[in-house]
Amino acid sequence: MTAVQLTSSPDPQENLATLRQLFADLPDARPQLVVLPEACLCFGAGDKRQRELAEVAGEGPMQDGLAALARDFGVWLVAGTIPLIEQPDSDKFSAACLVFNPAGERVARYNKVSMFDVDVADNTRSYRESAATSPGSQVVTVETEFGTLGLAVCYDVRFPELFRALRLQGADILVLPSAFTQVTGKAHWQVLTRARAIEQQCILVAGTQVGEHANGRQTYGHGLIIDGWGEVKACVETASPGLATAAIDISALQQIRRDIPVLTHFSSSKKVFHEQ
Ligand SMILES: O=C(O)CNC(=O)[C@H](CS)NC(=O)CCC(=O)C(=O)O
Repeated sequence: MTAVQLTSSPDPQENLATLRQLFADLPDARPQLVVLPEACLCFGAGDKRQRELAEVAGEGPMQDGLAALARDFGVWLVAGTIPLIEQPDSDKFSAACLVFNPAGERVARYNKVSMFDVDVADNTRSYRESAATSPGSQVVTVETEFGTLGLAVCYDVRFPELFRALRLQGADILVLPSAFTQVTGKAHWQVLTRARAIEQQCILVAGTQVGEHANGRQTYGHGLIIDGWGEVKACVETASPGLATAAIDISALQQIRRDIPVLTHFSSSKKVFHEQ
């Protein structure tokens, strides 16, 4: 498994070229899961630019470029997020996380649910994601030959309810394309990602944005892979593009889930909460 860290620019073709260079260092093992960051092909250009670049599902140079990467390198690609529109004249776009199989076929789409309408004490100060993005409302899992993926994006990590829904829907590996702010990341990133892995007894793989972007935004990085026991198995420690890779034994999840049967206990405790 591989988490990819980027300092994405506003130019999709430039970012695709960077990805192609980084992928030369992917581990040889196949199947291989590769998770890109949020806004992987266009970051820091503003909402208007993102809307201009936005593609209708199934066609366009960003989707073609991502499909080609999956196919050329023979990997399962969780393609961070890109802006997708429902119709050519739509006002708002979805922050869509697409999953491509090693043949380059698109097998799933998750639209980011949790909108980052948040004030942060950094140089941006006020993030209003919902101004240009329409939120999704579906819980999306994807079956692969190495386990079931559960899809979530960045700010979603603060909502454990979504992750419980993913686990109940069969997730083994939580994938989390992200672009955490430097300020909130420093304080919360590792605790939140480890907590989601521990409480859902799933592996978690998070691709990340890092460094300073075209609009001066600063992202936290620390792309990482966490096992189902909550241990960080790999993390990009540098504030530059790179890969975090780890070979993780999925079968270890079964033992953890048998030993600490939180889902079984959840079904009985849930009844109590509802009666209150
Ligand atoms: O805007 C773009 O181009 C790409 N999208 C993002 O960067 C998103 C929405 S602004 N960022 C987050 O969700 C940060 C969450 C976060 O930092 C936290 O929960 O603390």
